[in-house]
Amino acid sequence: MTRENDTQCDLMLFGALGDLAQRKLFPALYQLQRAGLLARNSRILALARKKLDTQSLRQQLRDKLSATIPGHELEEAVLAEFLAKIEYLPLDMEQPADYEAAARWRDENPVPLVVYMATPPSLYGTIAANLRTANCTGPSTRVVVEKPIGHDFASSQTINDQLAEVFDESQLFRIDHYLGKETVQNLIALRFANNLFATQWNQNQISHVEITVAESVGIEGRWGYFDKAGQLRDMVQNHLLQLLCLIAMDPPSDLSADSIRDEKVKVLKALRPIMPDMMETHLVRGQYTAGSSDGRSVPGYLDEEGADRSSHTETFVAIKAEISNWRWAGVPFYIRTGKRLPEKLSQIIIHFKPAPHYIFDPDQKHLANNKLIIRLQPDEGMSLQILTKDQGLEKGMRLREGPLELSFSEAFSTGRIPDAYERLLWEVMKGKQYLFVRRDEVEFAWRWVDQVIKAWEAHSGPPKRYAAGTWGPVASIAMITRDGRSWYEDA
Ligand SMILES: NC(=O)C1=CN([C@@H]2O[C@H](COP(=O)(O)OP(=O)(O)OC[C@H]3O[C@@H](n4cnc5c(N)ncnc54)[C@H](OP(=O)(O)O)[C@@H]3O)[C@@H](O)[C@H]2O)C=CC1
Ligand SMILES: O=C1O[C@H](COP(=O)(O)O)[C@@H](O)[C@H](O)[C@H]1O
Repeated sequence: MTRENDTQCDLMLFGALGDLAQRKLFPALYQLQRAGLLARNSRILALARKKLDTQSLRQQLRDKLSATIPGHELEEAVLAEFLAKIEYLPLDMEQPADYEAAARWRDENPVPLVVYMATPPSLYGTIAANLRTANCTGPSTRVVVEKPIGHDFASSQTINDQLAEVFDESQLFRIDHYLGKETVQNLIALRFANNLFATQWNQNQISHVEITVAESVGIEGRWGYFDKAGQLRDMVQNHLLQLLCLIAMDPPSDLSADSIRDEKVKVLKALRPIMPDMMETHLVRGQYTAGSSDGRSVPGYLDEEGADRSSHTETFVAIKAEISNWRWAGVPFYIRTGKRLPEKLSQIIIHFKPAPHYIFDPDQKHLANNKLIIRLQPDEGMSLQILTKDQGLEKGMRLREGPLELSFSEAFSTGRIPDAYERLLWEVMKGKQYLFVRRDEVEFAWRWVDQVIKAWEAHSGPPKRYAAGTWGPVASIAMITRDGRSWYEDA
């Protein structure tokens, strides 16, 4: 059933023919239509440079959605109703005059407007200014911008300033699509709905934390973008630091956007800078060479389409991050992310300290300490690794490791888990900002990342090589082994 009053709005989608819009946004909007969450009279204006008419775009989308949405989710009546909402307008986003037609479209239906900028970030300010000149904006306008906001602190400030000239912070929805993932939101539920963990969640009980976001894909034809960014800017500055914040933040006083964001910002401000003399112990950069992925041979990074063979851009990064506050003093957060790793896997592992006094067989002391494994994707779920008594008379008081397991798909019959973009688009339509990133979060994350980059540019050599299909350079194993620990790879 459509909740008309909640979500009545029109959507202007800039960059409608681009990769993100085609691969993620239109499918997400279709799913919202299918779930009855798009208001009956809401409309979508698709904007991009190419000369195309509305019928051609609708046909193109029909073909694409039919090919990509699973058969049992593809409903002809829903698809027809969805496509009927969409109109196409060719425009050059840098030409103010091109916005007049958009303004006419807008005038036909005075409901709140959502503007989604699925474009290069360098265009955000221009689009905002041109929309204002064309009288397309107002207090009820909400603006969604994609990551990355800039490529460093200074450029993110420029973009944020340009947006702030036209829109209030309460109108800006900065996307980090990891915040829209079901299991990422579950971190908030896990931590703040369960008293069980509240007293355990600090340096008294936790020895270290691991955050792994592994991708099996390479750069997927995005050399032009990726080589200027690298894995640190593309993944750590946003997704991994957001995950780290959700694990490390203090309890917010309520679920409002600002309460949550205030706590996340405190964590970002407390991140210990990685100084040049810490390069050897706290940072590993890698770049993949030829190898295999999903059973087939794949080229190395420097042989990807469009590659500059002298590039030193990292496709893998591992960092030992530290948070300078009472809760986390002495607890390293080992984070790693890379392309062309053996599988797509995102997980967080909370390693608890051993029991303070050990009374069991000394030869079993090596058995693992408690671990909370949070699987973000795929196979979303959690597992608490505990020690129990081994069964059987002859076993005496022998211990054995075992999981308390919660697989979301097995435990909850909720059907499909919505894609992150479905949830985020739905939250924008409702005007709820808590899953979006505030300006100061972006900027403090950049300050820390800038500092890491400055240190490595001055003091570290080229990235270390790793073969596609492996878990990154051996140096990343050495980084954690040096501390007497190892990466948890029991996927
Ligand atoms: N693709 C992804 O998976 C992800 C993307 N992002 C971010 O989303 C944004 C969009 O990315 P993506 O879709 O991959 O980029 P693409 O380059 O595929 O798409 C950009 C779109 O913007 C249009 N465009 C660019 N300049 C102009 C202009 N002057 N006038 C009119 N149209 C213009 C392009 O049109 P034309 O085809 O004519 O050039 C195209 O439709 C970027 O900020 C990216 O960093 C974030 C996370 C993931
Ligand atoms: O933002 C990005 O994320 C994707 C990984 O997202 P996931 O949801 O598939 O885990 C990454 O491949 C891309 O390089 C980056 O820009």
